[in-house]
Amino acid sequence: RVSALVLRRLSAILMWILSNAWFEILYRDRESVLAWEQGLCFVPTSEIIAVEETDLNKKQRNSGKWQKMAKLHAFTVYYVKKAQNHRWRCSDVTFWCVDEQLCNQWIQALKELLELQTRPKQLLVYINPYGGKRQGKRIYEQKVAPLFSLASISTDVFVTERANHAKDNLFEVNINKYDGVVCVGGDGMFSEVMHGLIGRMQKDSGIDQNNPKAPLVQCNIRIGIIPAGSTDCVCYSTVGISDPVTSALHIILGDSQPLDVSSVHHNNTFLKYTVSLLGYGFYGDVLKDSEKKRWMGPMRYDYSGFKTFLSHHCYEGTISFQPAKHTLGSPRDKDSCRTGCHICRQSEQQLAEQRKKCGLKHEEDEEEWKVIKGKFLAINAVNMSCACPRSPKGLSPAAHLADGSADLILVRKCSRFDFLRYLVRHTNQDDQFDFSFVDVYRVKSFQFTSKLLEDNESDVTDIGKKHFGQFCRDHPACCCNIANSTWNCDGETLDSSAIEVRVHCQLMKLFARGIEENHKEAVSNQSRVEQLL
Ligand SMILES: Nc1ncnc2c1ncn2[C@@H]1O[C@H](COP(=O)(O)OP(=O)(O)OP(=O)(O)O)[C@@H](O)[C@H]1O
Ligand SMILES: CCCCCCCCCCCCC/C=C/[C@@H](O)[C@H](CO)NC(C)=O
Ligand SMILES: [Ca+2]
Repeated sequence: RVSALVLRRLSAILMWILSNAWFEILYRDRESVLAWEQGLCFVPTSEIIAVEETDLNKKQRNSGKWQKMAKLHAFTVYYVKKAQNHRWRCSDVTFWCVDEQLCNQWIQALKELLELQTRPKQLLVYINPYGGKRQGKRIYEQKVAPLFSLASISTDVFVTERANHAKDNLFEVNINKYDGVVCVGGDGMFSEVMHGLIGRMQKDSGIDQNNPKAPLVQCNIRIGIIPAGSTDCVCYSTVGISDPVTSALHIILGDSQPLDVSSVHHNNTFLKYTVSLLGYGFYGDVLKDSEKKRWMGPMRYDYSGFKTFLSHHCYEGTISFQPAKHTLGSPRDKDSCRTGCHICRQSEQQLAEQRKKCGLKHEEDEEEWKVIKGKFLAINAVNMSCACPRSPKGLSPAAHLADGSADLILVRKCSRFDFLRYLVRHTNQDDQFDFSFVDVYRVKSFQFTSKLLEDNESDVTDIGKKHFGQFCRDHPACCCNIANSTWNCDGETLDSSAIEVRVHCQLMKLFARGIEENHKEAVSNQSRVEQLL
């Protein structure tokens, strides 16, 4: 009897403490809504995923505890918890009290605040079941769909049955019904969805994509990437991690990140768009070889990378480019593009001013062209850093996501050992441009023609070169390949080696916010909060 009495007293004290805590939940402003002052727990509205009424009594009745207590009313707030390395998780906190009306008022107020956020409500989802390790469907069903449903997002889900299925479908669907398109797969799958959306947008606006100078119409429907591929470079470079849950949470919060897109043409014929790597020589050859080994999954790139490295082919050709003078940055900058980047913002302003001035009319571009002829082991043009799990800083660590420029990296003919040193620097902190055989330029457009094509186009017929087959006609012992390499365009091969490339500033948008800065600080603050709670 004594212990029952003590227990009842203790319960009463606990109730008193908790109901006091309840009143200390303060309703602040729109920016930061929940502040549990005593525990210093701040959850900005923009990071709340959902609010749900919680049947606490049922929970407690089932567990056999608290049976004699007054009826409790509770609600649960699901919010984004930021962990290390840009990883996000869904966390929750339950608030309760005895006053039902007060509880409902809170639920109502929080739901109203969530309504004020501009978040996607209806999404179109494409899943590539064969990308990467063939886990796309499982990843979506187990990790992403439950979060979308928690956030009350409705979805129309397509599992693709062939390559280009998603792209073709995007030309037919009623696109205005959706607040965004989600692709579950790798860079190739993202590229497909991007081509569908940009292509549809140009078609609907009567823009001819075959005209390399056509001013393209911006695509305002955002794309969300759920990484399930082999490299997942676009996801990693725009979010900071390849993690399906993190990406799903960025989509739910309605993040927006503009992205530069380059168009690739050959002889007034549109070939492709690219957002990450457009690579000739090494990365083109790696891709071409790896396509035959798709059955190996992501390992195919390591196998073909090693093989291509050993073959050490270089290619002769001419590169002409227009330097990007409009942007403040340089590829040798120490600072990288981060959330809210001032360089990308400045480009956005310039773009808006230009639109005001000329509308959709094309502005004649008189800027100078620089011409470089040579023998190259690799020509890499990147619109973003191209960071990925294999290369955490990427091929050009200071490249910007939305500044209207690309970094053109020319790796000239060098020894195998030097080329290995260059490749190793893709994976560590050392400066990969600090080599005499590597040049890097920030450009807004460029053209490339291989020597082979130049020779074929000229009237001089060099019969001798046919007999030399694979090797350089001037120095048969050197590694120069008479055959052309292929272009690796975001993981897809291009048929033509002679190309014309133009960067379109902020042509599309992703459900992302770029890579966040000072993450360590944010994480340590958060763990302090958790300790206090
Ligand atoms: N159902 C399908 N069957 C075969 N191929 C498909 C199908 N759906 C999409 N594809 C194609 O598969 C290609 C590769 O897919 P994805 O990019 O998802 O994976 P990955 O190549 O392994 O990854 P990464 O591009 O990151 O290296 C894409 O170009 C896409 O067009
Ligand atoms: C001996 C050390 C070798 C280190 C090699 C590091 C390789 C880093 C690879 C980075 C490639 C990033 C560019 C991304 C390109 C994607 O568009 C494409 C499609 O997913 N992926 C590839 C591998 O071409
Ligand atoms: Ca850029």
